[in-house]
Amino acid sequence: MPQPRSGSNISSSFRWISGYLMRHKAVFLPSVAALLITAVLSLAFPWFLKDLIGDPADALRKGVDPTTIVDKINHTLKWLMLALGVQAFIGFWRVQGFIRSGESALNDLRRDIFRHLVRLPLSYFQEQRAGALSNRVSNDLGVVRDTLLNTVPQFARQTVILIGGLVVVFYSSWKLSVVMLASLPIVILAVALFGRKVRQYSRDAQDSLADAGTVIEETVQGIADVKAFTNEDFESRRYDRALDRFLDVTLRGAKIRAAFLSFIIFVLFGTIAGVAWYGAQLLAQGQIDSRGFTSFILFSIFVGASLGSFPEIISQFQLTAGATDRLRELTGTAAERVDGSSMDRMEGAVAFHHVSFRYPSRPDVKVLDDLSFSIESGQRVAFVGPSGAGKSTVFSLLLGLNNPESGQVLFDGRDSSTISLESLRGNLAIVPQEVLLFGGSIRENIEYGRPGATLEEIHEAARQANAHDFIAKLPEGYDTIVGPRGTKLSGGQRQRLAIARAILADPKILLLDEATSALDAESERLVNEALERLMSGRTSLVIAHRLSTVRHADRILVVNHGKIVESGTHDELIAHGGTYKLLAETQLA
Ligand SMILES: Nc1ncnc2c1ncn2[C@@H]1O[C@H](COP(=O)(O)OP(=O)(O)OP(=O)(O)O)[C@@H](O)[C@H]1O
Repeated sequence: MPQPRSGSNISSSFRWISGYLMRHKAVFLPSVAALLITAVLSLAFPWFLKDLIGDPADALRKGVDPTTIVDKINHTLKWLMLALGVQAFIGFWRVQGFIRSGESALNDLRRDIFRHLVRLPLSYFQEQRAGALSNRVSNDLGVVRDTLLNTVPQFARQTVILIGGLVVVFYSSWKLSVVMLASLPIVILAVALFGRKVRQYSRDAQDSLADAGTVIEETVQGIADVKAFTNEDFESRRYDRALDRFLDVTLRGAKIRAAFLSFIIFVLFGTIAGVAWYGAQLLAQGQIDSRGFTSFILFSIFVGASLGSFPEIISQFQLTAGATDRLRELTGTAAERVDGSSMDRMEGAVAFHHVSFRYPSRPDVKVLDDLSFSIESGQRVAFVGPSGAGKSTVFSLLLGLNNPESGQVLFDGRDSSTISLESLRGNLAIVPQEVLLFGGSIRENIEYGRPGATLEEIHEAARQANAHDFIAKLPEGYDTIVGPRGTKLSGGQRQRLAIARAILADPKILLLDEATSALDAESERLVNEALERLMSGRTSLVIAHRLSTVRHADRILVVNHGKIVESGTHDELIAHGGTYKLLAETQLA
């Protein structure tokens, strides 16, 4: 897990978040004002309480008539109840206002992060563990949310109580105040000493909890494989280990946290006890009256409680600074390029011109090595080659998911880096080996090829893809929910949906990564027929795994170690007796 950068800075983190809050200032600023008012009003409680407790004692000592004292008590209670009522009323609006502006600001933040996330280059995702990124982002957003909705209001309230309380405390008796404040350096020292350790542990605990979350995510994503390999226990143990690590870090942190809290509580209450003892002496000597003494004790308790809450508040602020640092790092990572001119409809000619490429994560391996080929518009070309030869990498360069280290990828003779990614990808469609369907309906899944397509167009695409009949037979037809990742459909059905999606996209150039898994004869016939319709009239590049596909190709390019080693038709290459012949005999079904 990335740690917050050493320069993690609470104030810059809050400036960033306040930028989002200020978008909702019409609600946020009044809520802050209401918060400050309720914080000041919360001091009314000890204020009037001291009158209730202290005044009668002083009055009795001075021999005031009890009915006058009772009248005064009733009067004080009225004011106290009024202050509590106003505080409750404003508090009602304040809480709602804070939640409304805070959650709206958080939604803006979530939206911005997601928008940026989907625009990050593929390489960014390939460098992360599958679940780690989403877990990290949701954890960090959770911390920010906690802070905005709970810690910030608490901080404002406690600050007002601390300052207001101290003023009253000094006003009540400066002598007692000095005694009380003498304990302050000990508290500050303890906060400085323990605070850093506590923060480090809570950050580690958060990170290890996120790791445990990643295990859940990875397991759920690959649940079919987990079951197929009967690895339920293996995954449970993996999760157990992650939880054990979390508990271990948490418990180590808990020791320090517990010591810290006990120490603070002892010092705080010890101080109050000491001050009360000293105050009682001053009272006995007549140096202060009951009212002043009560006032001092009540406000000291408030000040003490408020002081005691600051270590937690500061540690939450530190966590937030770390979380926002990571979120800002993400939003600061360069997104995919948005330059290049648009190209509405390509002719469909594709070429690689001396292209070399390495994956940034494995700079020692040249995956494509001075690769050149050229495909005319409307041609059907099959790529064959051993596993790891670089075939899928060719596709990823065509899609602009990765960029060549040297050489050029050309569309209609134009360097792809001069074409905007949007129009580049708009002219291409891919039918992948593993079809990824979304949890929505069949209709939505086909529409994914061209968002906004009409129902009629979707039906037509499904017909062409030989999918309409099986869809129509489902009880809910096109509204059938396909289940997460399309698990409710057969392999052949999923492929036909992917074909329908590509037909709807109507690309000029088609990239087809043929499925390796065998289908039954009928399903295969339906898929092949659909593919024929899809490929006709388009430039088609096929990573081929079937003999029937290569036989129908205009040309076969044999890729090995990132180079084209042979090129020709099936018959020519068999006659040549080289790599292709070997592959055809061993790998093509
Ligand atoms: N994201 C990546 N990061 C680092 N290396 C990668 C990445 N993707 C692929 N490779 C490596 O690049 C090489 C070519 O992979 P590629 O997927 O293009 O091969 P392929 O010919 O499509 O293989 P297959 O037929 O098995 O799918 C392999 O050695 C692979 O390990």
